[in-house]
Amino acid sequence: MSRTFLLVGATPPPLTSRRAWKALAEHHRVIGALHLRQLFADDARRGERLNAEAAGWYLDYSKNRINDETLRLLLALGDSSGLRERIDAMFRGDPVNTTEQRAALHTALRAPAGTQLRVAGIDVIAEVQTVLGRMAAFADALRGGQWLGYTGKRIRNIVNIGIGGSDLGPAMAYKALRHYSQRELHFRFVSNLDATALVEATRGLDAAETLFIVCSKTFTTLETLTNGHAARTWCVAQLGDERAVARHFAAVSTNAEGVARFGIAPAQMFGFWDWVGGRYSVDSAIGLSLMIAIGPEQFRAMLAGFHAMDTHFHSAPFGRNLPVLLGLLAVWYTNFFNAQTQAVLPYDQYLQRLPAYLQQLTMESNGKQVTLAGMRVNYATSPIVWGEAGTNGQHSFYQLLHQGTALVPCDFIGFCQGLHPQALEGSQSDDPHNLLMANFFAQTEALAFGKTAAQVRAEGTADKLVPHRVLEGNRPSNTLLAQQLTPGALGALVALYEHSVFTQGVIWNIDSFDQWGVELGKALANQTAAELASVHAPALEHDSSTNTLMRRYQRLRQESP
Ligand SMILES: O=P(O)(O)OC[C@H]1O[C@](O)(CO)[C@@H](O)[C@@H]1O
Repeated sequence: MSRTFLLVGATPPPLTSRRAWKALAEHHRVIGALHLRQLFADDARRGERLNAEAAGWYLDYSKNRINDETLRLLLALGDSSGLRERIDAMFRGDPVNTTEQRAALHTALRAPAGTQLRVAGIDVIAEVQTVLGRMAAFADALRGGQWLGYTGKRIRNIVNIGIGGSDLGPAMAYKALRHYSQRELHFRFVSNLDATALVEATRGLDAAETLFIVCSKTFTTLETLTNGHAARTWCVAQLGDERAVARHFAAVSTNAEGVARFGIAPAQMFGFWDWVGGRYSVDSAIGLSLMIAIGPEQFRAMLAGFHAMDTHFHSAPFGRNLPVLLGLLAVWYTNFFNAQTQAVLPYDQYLQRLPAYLQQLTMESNGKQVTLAGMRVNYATSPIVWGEAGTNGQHSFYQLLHQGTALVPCDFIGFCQGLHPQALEGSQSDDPHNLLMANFFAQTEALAFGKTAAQVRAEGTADKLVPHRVLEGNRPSNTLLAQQLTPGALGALVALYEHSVFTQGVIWNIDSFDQWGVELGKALANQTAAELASVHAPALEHDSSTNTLMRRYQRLRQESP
């Protein structure tokens, strides 16, 4: 198949007209009527067969509403979508982000030093390694106390300022790898435009001991520039000298001019490239605050985990390929079961921000309504992703997962070894991790198999309560299990989801690497901000709702509360 053919998206034929799609629709009528109890009863070895392993992660996908035929058809759908060619094109650095004519080369960010990838004549891996080297030197200087603030004090606080991928990536990974962090350094993350975010993040901090890292791919993002300038003002006000900025600010961006205009010297700027999407950037210089926290060695261990999953995705047969399997299953539920959402349930407190991170990764990538060729799709695209760290979710929304009317496919993520194996004094268990994981396994079992009316009755339940206590089961889930939450395991996990999202995007024939949908809101906000700032109330020319709301806002702003 020719390269242009694939990139312009002229082929393959429309998704819903393909043989594999129609066969899946037909097949769904059969499989949709079957219960997981039946599927397990029919195949005693199902749980031993329907699994795959890569980069330290074990995926059990046996508790899905599928059989071997489903898999065969889903794999055929992948083939008919040119999945193999599209994966190769992405790894090669072809402009797979067609609407922006850019490569999506996040895989180059974690390719081992010394490997070669030339894109438009440039050795991209050598460039990546140069930046990693500069980041490591800066991180070491901060960790070792050689980098001093303007007044000669050691830096103790790092405040990361960024939003979207320039915040969620480092914030999620910092929390995930807190166990490996240098404890003498304190990290805070500021993203929201609400002044409260920066005020609270800097409360009690001594500017002389604080470093701000302003992260923005474009260095034009309103939130980040507003917070960055406010931080600059706060810093200069405390230290009494503009020259302090040089010791208390660093920037991560692709926009050297914007960084210079802000007043950050090139020596404190860490670059990356337009072929790194914001939501795919945690392993670029955007991860600088994370590297300062865990150190360059652990950061490189995380990159090695990413790379191990990349290699698997690039080379493993699709039937044993974790990201491909996860992606195809997401398509199965989204398009054939009309499941609109997907829950991500990490049973590890350190992964508390993973659902938020995966929301951006998935929904900003695949929340699209036209194909690569610009035609309106006639099928659903991205699921709505949400979730919570276990067991908190169990005491909140799991009721709906078990007995609600919506079908919510779930990803359960857990570890065989906790990072704190010692029981706290007074704990009822020798190893609290066992209790956590008992819940983890129990939930996937309860979702799949439920509890029949006969079982409920056999417990002596009064007849009128029986329907309330029945759990119909047949609720699908994936289980992802690794030995321990290490930097490598985190890297592999993030890469797994990145590639699963890409797989889904290929099937849906959409551009997973642009985000035009967020632009209109930004443009309107700029216009509205000018109107709100005007002393003389201008004639408002919005719709009648927005006009009324804005007038009310302006009136109440001037009255004392
Ligand atoms: O890093 P930047 O350029 O400030 O952008 C921040 C975020 O804004 C978006 O462009 C839109 O939400 C994201 O894709 C990106 O992660």
